[in-house]
Amino acid sequence: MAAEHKNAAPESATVCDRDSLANDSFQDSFQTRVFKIIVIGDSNVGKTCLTYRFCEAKFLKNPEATIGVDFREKSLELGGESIKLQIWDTAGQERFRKSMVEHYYRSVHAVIFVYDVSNLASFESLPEWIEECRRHSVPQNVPHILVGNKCDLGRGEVPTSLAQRLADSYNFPLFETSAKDPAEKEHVDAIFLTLAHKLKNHKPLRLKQPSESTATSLTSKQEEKKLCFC
Ligand SMILES: Nc1nc2c(ncn2[C@@H]2O[C@H](COP(=O)(O)OP(=O)(O)OP(=O)(O)O)[C@@H](O)[C@H]2O)c(=O)[nH]1
Repeated sequence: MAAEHKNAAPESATVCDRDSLANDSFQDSFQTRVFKIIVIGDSNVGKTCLTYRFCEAKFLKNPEATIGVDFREKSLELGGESIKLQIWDTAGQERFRKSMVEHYYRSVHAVIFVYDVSNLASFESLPEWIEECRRHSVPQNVPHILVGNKCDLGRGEVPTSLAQRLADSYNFPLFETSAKDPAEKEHVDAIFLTLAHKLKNHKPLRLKQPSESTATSLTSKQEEKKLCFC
């Protein structure tokens, strides 16, 4: 991704475990709920460009390979409630992600798997990404979706019927889109809004605000400092 956005820490700082929030209904009533969404898939499939298209409404020209993770946030008003999506754009290259993998999956609220419709290998990798997610004990009720990106290049390598079969076999919704094509902007938005609606109807599963920090929590900045990104 573009250098100026690289590894910027999210403004909502404290990552908290789900169970400690279960009885926090009084504070829930006046706080913005924050949902962590991770974007996973092979290198070069367009994870950075998709998240940038949603958060900044632009196509990011000349992205650099993501190292570790890049954070972006988007606040939404849904049915009279403000929620915040904290999007973790993860590195596709093994050497840039290996020390971060545990952190990607910790307390995640939704997972987006991305492949490139013009690159069959990126589609064939999906079962491995899904398996990695399962190995990290992401609960079954966490929403997962499949996104075929780069539709502006044609779907020759990965026809919709093939992608739909895979999506059905996992019971994941499938979206095909393009981060590059401005005409697809609303479609990209729809992917994230679909998730936002699902998450909103979920009981909190949220990240705490800094003022609520607990002994067991770890801020993303602290987390970052402890990590080697390559
Ligand atoms: N034609 C086309 N190119 C795209 C699209 N989305 C991204 N790209 C290009 O694909 C390349 C990789 O994009 P990134 O968004 O950096 O891919 P990534 O999956 O984040 O890659 P890693 O950070 O290495 O994991 C760049 O050259 C982008 O310009 C798209 O929708 N259509």
